[in-house]
Amino acid sequence: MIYTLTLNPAVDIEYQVKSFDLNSVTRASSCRMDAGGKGFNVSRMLAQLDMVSTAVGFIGGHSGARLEAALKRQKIETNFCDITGESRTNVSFVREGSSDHYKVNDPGPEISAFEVASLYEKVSRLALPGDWWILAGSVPPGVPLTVYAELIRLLKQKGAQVFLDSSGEAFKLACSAQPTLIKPNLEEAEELLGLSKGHGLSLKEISQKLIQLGPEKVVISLGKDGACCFDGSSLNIVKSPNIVEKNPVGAGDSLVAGMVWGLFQGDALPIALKKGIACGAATASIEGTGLGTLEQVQQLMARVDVQ
Ligand SMILES: Nc1ncnc2c1ncn2[C@@H]1O[C@H](COP(=O)(O)OP(=O)(O)OP(=O)(O)O)[C@@H](O)[C@H]1O
Ligand SMILES: O=P(O)(O)OC[C@@]1(O)O[C@H](CO)[C@@H](O)[C@@H]1O
Repeated sequence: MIYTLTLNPAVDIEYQVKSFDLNSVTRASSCRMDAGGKGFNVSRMLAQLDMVSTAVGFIGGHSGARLEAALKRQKIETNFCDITGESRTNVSFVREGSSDHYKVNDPGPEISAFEVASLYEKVSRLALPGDWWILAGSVPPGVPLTVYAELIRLLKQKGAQVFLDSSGEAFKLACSAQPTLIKPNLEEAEELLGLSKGHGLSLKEISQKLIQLGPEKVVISLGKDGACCFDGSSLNIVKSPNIVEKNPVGAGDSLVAGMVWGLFQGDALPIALKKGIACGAATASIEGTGLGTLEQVQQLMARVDVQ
């Protein structure tokens, strides 16, 4: 079974605007809503690939109900911890005809100690050997920053595989719990390692340093340039195909979904990354946090080369 865990889901609103003007009223030409938060996006992309997954996480209020309904419409199974707070809304403004955007992420609702305890209890009850768990996104207020580290230890004890994509201190603490795989983008990788600008390290050296933090394998995404994967000994760089970029938000989550698609079928890491790259490129070519289709992904896969 594949589970995605989103501690901080979000209704993603995207407004298309002609220009970004300060101190004046901007009238949007269109608006769209997507059921976002990194783990939910992974479940949505897996559904595009005809893969069944269960979305787990904290959900609350009217926004939470909206998110749950949107996931159910896409035939995604859900198993949530209800919270008293309201799930957040994140807003993007995109300049018409381009991929230039301004994105504001809400910190998310306050989660109580009781709600945190109910999450641990749920994960412990669900996890079985051989399951894949994708833990993704920020940690909302009230949840200890050790949450991912503790969940990874629990999941690994149960014999599950863990794919982690987060940010900041929670990400760093979680690496020491030895997740199966992590996927920072290059900026997040540099932040995890405390590297300053102009450090001059190669992708292999950065990957080696990341492995020293604890994860078994590492993927670093590089936006339009593709991504690299490192299994502790060999590094593969996979270039992304050229596309017309509409909105890259969520491309990283699609890359994760594409990799899980491959790994779940027994692909070697570089082949799974090839599938991930095609999914990321497909999603970057679509507006909002809209996701690529299976047909687009298959067409793009033919244009991806593993080096
Ligand atoms: N403009 C683009 N052209 C082609 N491929 C792209 C483009 N943008 C993203 N991708 C694909 O999507 C993958 C993930 O993108 P990126 O590195 O931007 O992830 P990210 O920073 O985690 O994104 P996010 O957090 O917004 O989901 C890349 O490795 C690449 O394969
Ligand atoms: O605030 P976080 O949890 O780091 O990121 C949340 C978010 O920006 O990530 C997704 C794109 O990757 C969006 O659906 C969502 O708005």
